[in-house]
Amino acid sequence: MTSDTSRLVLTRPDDWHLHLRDGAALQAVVADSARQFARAIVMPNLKPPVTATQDALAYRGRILEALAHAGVPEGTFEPLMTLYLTDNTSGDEIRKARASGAVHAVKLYPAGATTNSDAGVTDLLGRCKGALEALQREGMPLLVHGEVTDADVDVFDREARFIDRVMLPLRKAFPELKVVFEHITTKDGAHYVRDADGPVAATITPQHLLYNRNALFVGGIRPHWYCLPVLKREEHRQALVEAATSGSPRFFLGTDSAPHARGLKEHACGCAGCYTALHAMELYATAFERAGKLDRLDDFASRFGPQFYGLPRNTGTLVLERCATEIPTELPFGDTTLVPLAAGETLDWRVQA
Ligand SMILES: NC(=O)N[C@@H](CC(=O)O)C(=O)O
Ligand SMILES: [Zn+2]
Ligand SMILES: [Zn+2]
Repeated sequence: MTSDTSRLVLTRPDDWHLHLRDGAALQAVVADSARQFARAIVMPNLKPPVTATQDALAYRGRILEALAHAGVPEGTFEPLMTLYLTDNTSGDEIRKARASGAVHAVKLYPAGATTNSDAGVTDLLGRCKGALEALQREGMPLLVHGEVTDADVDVFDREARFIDRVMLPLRKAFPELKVVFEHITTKDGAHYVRDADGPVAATITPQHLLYNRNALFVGGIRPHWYCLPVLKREEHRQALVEAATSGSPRFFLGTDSAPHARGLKEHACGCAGCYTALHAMELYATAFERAGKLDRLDDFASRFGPQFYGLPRNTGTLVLERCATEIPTELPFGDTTLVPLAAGETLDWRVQA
């Protein structure tokens, strides 16, 4: 990376946690990711979820079609597909996924933890042994939404409890399994990943680096800052910034960009998810600059992710210019609209076209 005060030249980055949705929503958002990222790990929580290799391949085909339709040149953006783990996922399905060459990971959603997780796992070590053994053998990462869902656990403690109740027993039973603790939000998560034995890593979103939970309540309830796991207190945000900028290869970029129609966010029971694909690198640059660690952004965004997944690093570049950039207040989203994170605010950086 080269940097002066006005320009940052990065290796072309990848997004290791992305929701692209399907149909008109997919068409509306896919070019935003392709503008910045060379590859993305595409989450499988569609309705119905992507549970089989053949479904993942069909979904990949729809993403490539949407890219072509949006005028993105072929070969610019590679969707890396995932399967949604269920109580019934077999070891054979994992082997088939690996052999396809298109599926790169399997996602654990504890049942009921987040958007479209109803078909998720009810008892990981009880029900998914065959799949976990196959993942460990194939060297394919298990990606986890790391929150317990028990109604008696406080919503702000769900990630910390997940470490004790799921992560530790999982790592003990499958010590060689590659695990990515997705979108970590707490000091507990960051320190666990920093110190754990074996192949463990974590993705960190821009919103969890930039905001603490106060952002949810500035002058009233702010649904566009609501995602899961929910924003935490300032000490946790600081621990995440420290992890992301530490130079540890265990922490890398995953936006968790999760578009929901405006009307479903501004609702009596609003959906969880922040839309950040539009301006992800600008948001990350803002967070790294505030920490005085812009020189660490390249490794976080472009180097540590492919290293963990066993994929080559990209060869192209992405240029960020220092330039006041106003975030649009809304974007087209099929027959409705979408509000990006921090809509209407001004950022100091802009991705060069
Ligand atoms: N992060 C979110 O708040 N929402 C995601 C699901 C997820 O990643 O948990 C979504 O699909 O909308
Ligand atoms: Zn999640
Ligand atoms: Zn997500």
